[in-house]
Amino acid sequence: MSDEAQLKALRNRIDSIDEKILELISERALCAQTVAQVKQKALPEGEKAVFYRPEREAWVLKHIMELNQGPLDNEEMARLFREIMSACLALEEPLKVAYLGPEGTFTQAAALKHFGHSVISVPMAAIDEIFREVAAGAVQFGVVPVENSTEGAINHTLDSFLEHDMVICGEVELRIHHHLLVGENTKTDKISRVYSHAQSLAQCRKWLDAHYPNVERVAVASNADAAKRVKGEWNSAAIAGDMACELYGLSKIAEKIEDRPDNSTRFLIIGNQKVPPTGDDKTSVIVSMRNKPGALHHLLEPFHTNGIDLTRIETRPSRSGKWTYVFFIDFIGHQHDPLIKDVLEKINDESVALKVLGSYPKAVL
Ligand SMILES: O=C(O)C(=O)C[C@]1(C(=O)O)C=C[C@@H](O)C=C1
Repeated sequence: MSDEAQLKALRNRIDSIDEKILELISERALCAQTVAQVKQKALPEGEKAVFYRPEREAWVLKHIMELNQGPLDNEEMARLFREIMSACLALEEPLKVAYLGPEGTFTQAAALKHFGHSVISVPMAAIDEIFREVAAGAVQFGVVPVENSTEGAINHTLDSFLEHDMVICGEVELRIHHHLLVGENTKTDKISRVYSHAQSLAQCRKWLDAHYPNVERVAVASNADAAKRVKGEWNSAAIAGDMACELYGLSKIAEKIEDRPDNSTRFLIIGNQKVPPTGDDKTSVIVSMRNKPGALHHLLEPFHTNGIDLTRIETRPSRSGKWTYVFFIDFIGHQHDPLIKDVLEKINDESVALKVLGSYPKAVL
């Protein structure tokens, strides 16, 4: 067979596979629509069903990854199914998700990675506004950054948890790659100013010291905001990611300039919905302790004696008294697991206050 004939035969095969995929995706979407009807039917008149089910989504994605035999890798395959589920959920109920804007931020990328592209993503100007928007019911969920592997905790987010009653329903981790971006009119040999979010400037500190030691570093509200600013200026550059670069039509003069190649940010999904156990969960709590010797030791002891994995502990001023602190603790397990229930009871006895922020599936993607 000639190369041309072989190509034609292969394309015919791809066409018929696509037709089958189309049929199967449509069948799946119809199923999801029926699931929505069943969920609604089970409830009394006037009560609204919960369509988004993070525990089920985590299971579906993991199941696909277990079954996958290649040649596409697990992450790639799960991403495709992530989008199919996102579209199916949008048929049941279009979700509105608030994120730290403007468009093109890493938080938007995290929202789309977690929920897929069929959600309506709504940009907010500040972290606190995301909490307020969710609390007011204007959106069902919010996405907020909580920690970066290079720079540590995002204190605005932690402090917002002290002020709002919010449930954590999920987490998402994003590899953060920063680029040095310029606009069409930028004179690249005359750059005298670099805009970015303070966290991103910090994540690229060594690179900037080595390549642009005398350039002014200007912290702005977000990386996307930085990208927007350089468009109209001839002597400035921005540090931002791929989404902002594309959205604002900039070009990269240096790629992946973050000081640590494994630079990642963890984001939390906040809402009002408690998530049932999946068998592979995390729980986040806030604990405030009496200011006495050994307080932290007493707090951590039940985790140690029960062999529970702590994944993070962060301290913040409590805001209710000078030199008093609260601890943000993340650990493996679900608040409904009998062992975790026991531990939480012990901690409750030892502490001034214990607030469970939520149990949620560990990030799959
Ligand atoms: O299983 C459900 O409850 C569904 O609504 C179906 C489905 C899916 O497409 O697989 C869609 C949305 C939910 O968040 C979880 C799963």
